[in-house]
Amino acid sequence: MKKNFSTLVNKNTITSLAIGGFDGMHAAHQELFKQLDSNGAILSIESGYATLTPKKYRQEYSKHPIYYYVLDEIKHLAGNKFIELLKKEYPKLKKIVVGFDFCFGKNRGYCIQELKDIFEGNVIVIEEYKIDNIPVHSRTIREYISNGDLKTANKLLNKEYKIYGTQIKGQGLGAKNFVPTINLNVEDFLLPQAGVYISKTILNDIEYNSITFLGHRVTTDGSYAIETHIFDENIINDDYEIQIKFYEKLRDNKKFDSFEELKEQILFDIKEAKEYFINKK
Ligand SMILES: Cc1cc2nc3c(=O)[nH]c(=O)nc-3n(C[C@H](O)[C@H](O)[C@H](O)COP(=O)(O)O)c2cc1C
Ligand SMILES: Nc1ncnc2c1ncn2[C@@H]1O[C@H](COP(=O)(O)OP(=O)(O)O)[C@@H](O)[C@H]1O
Repeated sequence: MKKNFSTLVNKNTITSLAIGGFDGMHAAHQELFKQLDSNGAILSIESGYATLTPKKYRQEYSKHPIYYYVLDEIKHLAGNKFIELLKKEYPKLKKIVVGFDFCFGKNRGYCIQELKDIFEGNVIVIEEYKIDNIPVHSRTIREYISNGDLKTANKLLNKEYKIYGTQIKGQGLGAKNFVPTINLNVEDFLLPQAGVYISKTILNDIEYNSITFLGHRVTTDGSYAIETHIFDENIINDDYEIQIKFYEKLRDNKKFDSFEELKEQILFDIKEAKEYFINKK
């Protein structure tokens, strides 16, 4: 995880700000960031519901420092008070970048026109950004991920959806009888729909091709699991933090009549995922 470096950058140097929630740091957010100059920063207003890029993981997706404000602490402010706050905190602020639907202040009563009226500097407004005619928004991306359509979600994110987790103990069946898996505990991130996904797994900064299962192990003990199998490697993981990047869903979770049948299916899944990476090159 890239450490947040906003604490290292003096707010007195900031000349431009992009303002919003920024969960996902998706393709439309990146369009806003393009308008920032080299002394630009991101002002992220935290509602507490970010599940695509929870706060502590967000800095990884921008070279601009991110400053966080808690929505509950600023939402009561009248428009001019919010701008006053910005001017006080960022005395050199000359430019504000927002999207077409940006509103702020008490009852979200202040939008683009009010921002232009109150702020004496330059206000840049980005029109609704779409990819393949789909408007790019965090909530839309969350829906695609929840429905297992990682291909579309990734297109809108302009990167592969990535979650962070820590290793936990599994049943020990996989390693003994067949494909070894790393079992993960994941907090804060939205999890894709249950099923089997083509993925990459990052351990100690090394990226491996992998396959990841999420769901209730309906064939064995029935408990919910997130398990990743790295191809052709004998991994003894000692890294605390594990990252999984999702590419595409291969199939739904399924109950098999025997462990043997599940094993056969998993070998087929692995073959398919390997082919995906070969064809991708
Ligand atoms: C690629 C892959 C696909 C899987 N698919 C299913 C499935 O469709 N249904 C199911 O009940 N369990 C599925 N599992 C979970 C297995 O039940 C689990 O890996 C096995 O029980 C070993 O668990 P352990 O690693 O905790 O020992 C899958 C696991 C992997 C790695
Ligand atoms: N598709 C888009 N096109 C243009 N601007 C956008 C788009 N999505 C978000 N923005 C802008 O980016 C900033 C962050 O918005 P936020 O509400 O976090 O995004 P989202 O709509 O994805 O939840 C705001 O200024 C918002 O107006």
